Amino acid sequence: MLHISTRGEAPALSFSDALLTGLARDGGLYLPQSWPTLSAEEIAGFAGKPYAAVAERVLGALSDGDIESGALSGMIREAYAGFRHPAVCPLTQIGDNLFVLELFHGPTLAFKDVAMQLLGRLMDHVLGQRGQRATIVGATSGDTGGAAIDAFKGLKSVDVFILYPQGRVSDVQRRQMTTVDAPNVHAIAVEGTFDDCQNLVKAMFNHHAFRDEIGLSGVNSINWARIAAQVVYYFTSAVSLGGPGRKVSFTVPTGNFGDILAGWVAKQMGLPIERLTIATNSNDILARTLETGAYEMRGVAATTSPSMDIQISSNFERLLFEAHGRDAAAVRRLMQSLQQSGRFEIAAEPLKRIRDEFDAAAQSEEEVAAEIRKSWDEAGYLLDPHTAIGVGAARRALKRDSATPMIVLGTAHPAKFPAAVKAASGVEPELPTHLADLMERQERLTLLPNDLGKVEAFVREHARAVRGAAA
Ligand SMILES: Cc1ncc(COP(=O)(O)O)c(C=O)c1O
Ligand SMILES: N[C@@H](CCOP(=O)(O)O)C(=O)O
Repeated sequence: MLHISTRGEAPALSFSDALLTGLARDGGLYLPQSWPTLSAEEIAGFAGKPYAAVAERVLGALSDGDIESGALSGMIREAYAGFRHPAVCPLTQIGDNLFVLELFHGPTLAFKDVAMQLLGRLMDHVLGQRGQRATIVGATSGDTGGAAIDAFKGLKSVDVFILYPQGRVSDVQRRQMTTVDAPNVHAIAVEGTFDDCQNLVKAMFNHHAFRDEIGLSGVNSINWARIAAQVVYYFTSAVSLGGPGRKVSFTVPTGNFGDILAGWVAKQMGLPIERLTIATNSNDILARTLETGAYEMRGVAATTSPSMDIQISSNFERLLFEAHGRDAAAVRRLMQSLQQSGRFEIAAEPLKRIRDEFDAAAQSEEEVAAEIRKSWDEAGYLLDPHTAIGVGAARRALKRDSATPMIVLGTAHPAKFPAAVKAASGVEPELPTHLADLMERQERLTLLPNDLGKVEAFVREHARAVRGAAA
C-alpha cells in the first residue's frame, strides 16, 4: 500500500519510505492511500490478548507487509517489554462510565513513549537494511523530545536534534532531554514558543538542499508511523470495555492533533467509536474552529499543561484532507491562507463532516486545577494537568450521553508536572525509581535564537561531527 501527501504534489511512498521521510516534499503529511479494515470478529478476538499481539495485527495491517512480519513482531515485543505495567496501557475506572487509559508507563512517563519506543527500532531497522544514516530534527513542547531522546540515544544510525521552547517546559521535561549523556543526541533550547520550534522543523524539511544534505528525518507526529503506532491503544481499550459489540467514546487532551487523529483512524479501520472529543487548554484554537468554522491563530499562552500550548495543530491538516474528500488542492488553499493571514475558513460541508464525528471543549486553568482536586478527593486518583483537561471535558460529554463508556487518554504521569499537581491537590507526586535522581543529573544543552540559519548551521556542524566519530 502506498502513502500519499495531503497536498498532492509529492511522490507516493511505501510505509518504510514514509517512515524515513517524515514531512512530504510538498510540505504535506503522508497517510495511506486507503484504510485497511479489520472485521468485527477479528476485533472481538483481541479480547484478553497481550498488547503486543494486538499491535502486531493492527500495525501489520497498516504497514501492509512492508516490514517483514517476523522483524515487526520482534521490534514490537522489545518496544513494550520495558513498560512498567504488564498491560502496557492499562485502563482505570475513576467514575460512572468514566475511564482513564494510562499511556504513561513507558520510560519518559508520557504517551509519546508508546509510539517512540517502536519508532526508534523501526527506523534503525530500515536504515540498517539500506546501509543509510539519518538526521532527526524534532520540535517538542515537552514530551516528544524526551521520548525521542530516550528511544534514539546511542543509536549509530541516527543523530537527534530536539528543539524545545526555552522556559516553557517543566523542569522534569527539560531534564529528561538535557541529562542524557549520548553523543548522538542534542537538546536545543530555542528563544520562542513550540510553534516557532515546529515552524523551524518544517522550514528545514522545506529547504530541500539542506534536507538532502543531512538526510533529514522527523519523529514528530507529522511522521505517519507515529500516528500508526498510536492507533493500537484505541483497539485494546475499546475491546476491554466490550467493543466492538459495545460502542465507546474517547476524550483526548489535544495539541498537535496526532493522538486524537489516531482514534479517528481506528474508527476507519472498523472500531465502533461513538464520539471523539477534542479537549484543549486555554490555547483553544481547535475548540473555536469546531464552533465557528474559522481556524484563527492568536498568541499562545503559557499554561500548567505546557505540552498542549500549541496554535499550529499539524495533524488537523490530515483531517481537513479527509473532510474535503481527499481534495489536495483544497488543503493547499487552506494552508496557503494560514501561512499568509494566520487563518482559514472551513466550508459548510467539510465542517459538518468534522462535527459529525468530533466534539470539542476547552478548559480554563481554574477548571484544570479543580479537576485535579476533584479526582483526587473523590476517586483517590492523581491526574496530571493534561489528563485533567481530558477528564474535565469528558465529564461535560457524559452529561450529554451518560450511557456510552467514556475513555480519557491519560497522556502523562503526574510526576512530570509536580508543581501544578501539588498546587491543585496538595499531593506531591513522586518520580518512579529510574528517574529518582533526575534533578541531580548534569545538564547539557545549547541555547539558540529562533533563526533558521543558526539552527541549520548547528545541526549541520554537529551531525557531521557525530558521523565522523561513528565512522
Ligand atoms: C502530555 C500530553 N498531552 C497531550 C498532548 C497533545 O497530544 P497531540 O499533540 O497528539 O494532540 C501532548 C503533546 O503532544 C502531551 O505531551
Ligand atoms: N505535545 C508535543 C508536541 C509535539 O507533538 P508531536 O506529537 O507532533 O510530536 C510534545 O510534547 O512535544
